[in-house]
Amino acid sequence: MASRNQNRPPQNHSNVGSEDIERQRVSGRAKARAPLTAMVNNATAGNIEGIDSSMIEFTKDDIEALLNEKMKKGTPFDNKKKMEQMVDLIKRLKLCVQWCANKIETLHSEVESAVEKCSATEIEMKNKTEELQSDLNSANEAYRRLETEKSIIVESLNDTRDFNKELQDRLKSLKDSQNEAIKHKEMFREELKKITDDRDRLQGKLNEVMLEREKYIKFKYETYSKLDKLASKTEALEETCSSQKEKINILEQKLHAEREKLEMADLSAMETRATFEEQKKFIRKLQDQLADKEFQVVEGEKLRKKLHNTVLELKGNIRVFCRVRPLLQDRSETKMVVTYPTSIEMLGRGIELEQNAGQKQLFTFDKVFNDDASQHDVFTEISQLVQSALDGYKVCIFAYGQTGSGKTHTMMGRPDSPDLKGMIPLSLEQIFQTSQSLKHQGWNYKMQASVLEIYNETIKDLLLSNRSSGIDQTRAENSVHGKQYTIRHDKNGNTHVLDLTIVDVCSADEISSLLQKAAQIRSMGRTQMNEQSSRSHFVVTLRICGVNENTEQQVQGVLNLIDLAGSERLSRSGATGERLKETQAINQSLSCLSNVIFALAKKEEHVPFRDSKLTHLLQPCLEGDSKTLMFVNISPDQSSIDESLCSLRFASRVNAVKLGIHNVRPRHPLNV
Ligand SMILES: Nc1ncnc2c1ncn2[C@@H]1O[C@H](COP(=O)(O)OP(=O)(O)OP(=O)(O)O)[C@@H](O)[C@H]1O
Repeated sequence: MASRNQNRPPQNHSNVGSEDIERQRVSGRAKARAPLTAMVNNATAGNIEGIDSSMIEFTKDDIEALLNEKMKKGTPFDNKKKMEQMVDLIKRLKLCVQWCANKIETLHSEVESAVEKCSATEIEMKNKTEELQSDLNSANEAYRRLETEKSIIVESLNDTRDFNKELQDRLKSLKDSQNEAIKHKEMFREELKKITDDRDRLQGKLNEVMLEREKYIKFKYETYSKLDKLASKTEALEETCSSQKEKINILEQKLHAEREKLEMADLSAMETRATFEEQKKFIRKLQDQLADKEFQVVEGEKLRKKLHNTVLELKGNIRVFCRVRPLLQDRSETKMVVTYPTSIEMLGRGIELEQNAGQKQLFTFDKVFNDDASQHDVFTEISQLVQSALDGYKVCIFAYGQTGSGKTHTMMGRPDSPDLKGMIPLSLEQIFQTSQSLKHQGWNYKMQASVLEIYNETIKDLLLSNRSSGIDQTRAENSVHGKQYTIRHDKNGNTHVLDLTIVDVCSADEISSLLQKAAQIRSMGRTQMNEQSSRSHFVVTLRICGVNENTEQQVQGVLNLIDLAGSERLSRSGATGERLKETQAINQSLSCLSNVIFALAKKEEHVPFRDSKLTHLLQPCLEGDSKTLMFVNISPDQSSIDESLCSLRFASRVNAVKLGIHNVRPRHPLNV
């Protein structure tokens, strides 16, 4: 029935698998049966108490057989034997109960260790462990119940042992106890079966849990490594994210600022556009005004020319300015015979010549310059006339007077000295300056210059040096060839001296250098009246051709600037021979000039222009709407009183002449 594993070492069930336990149990069952009774009997014979319950292995059949064991039949009153049998049974039952208790204890420890392992390994298995724990609790409960039952049985057995004498009663109670024990055995068997099933189930579950735990651990490690990678990636991403966020913040700030700027720019652009439109309107208005003004300027210029011309005509087309030079100390001039009336109507226009016995002779002219007058004072008075040449008129300015009276000083002066420049350089400078200032009105001027002298009724080209080389060569050429220059006037009233050098000039500097050269070549000679007397008429001609590209107006003016040779009474000059011939020629040509002027004044049919080279040359400038100005230069010294008187009388007669457009041919259509 039962087997004993006397020599088998105690099994540590916590380290043994369920298969090993089952194998041991089966092998134990195979060996059991017969020896159990003998062993118990032997123990009884000796002491059954000495048998170690842990050394015995009970099977289910052993327990059933023990519980179903019946009393052996013997002598009815052999109570002792019965008693012995009963004691033996009780002993074996006690052993069985002890074994069961041990078994339960072992199972309990196994379950506890399994629960401990489960609870210790994973928190995630808690739910399953709780289930297991509840199972274990129920098993514990059952165990506690069994413990209670066991203590009752033990108590009952103790009672039986204690109350041995009352055997009968006790037998009955023993039977009751037996029945009850049978009941308990059945219950125990059921419970045991239940516990075994639970144990197997728990074992299976434990295996599953272990597998799942391993899987879980593996998964956990994989997850942890993935988690670590993800964490590092997340960290890197977070860093990138935060730097990107900072960049985004900066960019957003910039964007905000740029948007503000854009808005400002839009506003300012709108303002600028509005201002631009206003400015455009304003410019258009200004352009219209400018066009009006330009038109007004052109019209005003036309009017100015017309008025200017009218004024000049009213003043007389031939005017006379008288200029008195100072006394010259180096010529021992001491007695001034010239005075100037101070009455309002005569102021600046009258001159008195004190003759013998205090008799004064009064002369009036368009202007009288006393010996204090500077070159610029004089030029101020003639500048308007010079302007007329730019307006397209023929203008002639000449100086008349006895030798040494200041003609050359007035006309040429000293071109290199700003304060002593004469009318010729000042007039030419003004012409060039004004022509430049008229450029903005559309005027373009072309200037041509020629310089000649008339000496002994012969024309000499003073710019010939430009074509050849030097001054001496020019003089030589002029005299050696004895060239006769022919004077021609075309139908437009322009004078042409054939073969005369004509130079295009673009600036005042250019023409002043030409003049200096020409003045050096001019024929000079010594007279009693003047150390360096000009023995020829010096004629500078500037032809002016102007075109206005805006209005297509054209003008052609001529400016003649003449320093005449000095008049001199033959008796006073003391000249003989060649000088005498010179003086006679000079006087002749001057007398021709006066004849022409007086013929024009008397409106005679025949005007003797051709009687001298000078009048022939100046013909277009003395007739028509041309403008002529004569300087009469006076020496104030008493020694020159007769010459001065002659000059003043001649000048007065000229001053009385009124040249007019009715005198000669009509104006050229190009002239305004
Ligand atoms: N307004 C003046 N102020 C100062 N000096 C003058 C003035 N006019 C003339 N003179 C001087 O008088 C002298 C004679 O002048 P200038 O040579 O000009 O006379 P002229 O009339 O040209 O003589 P000629 O007919 O003989 O050539 C010169 O020394 C000149 O400097």
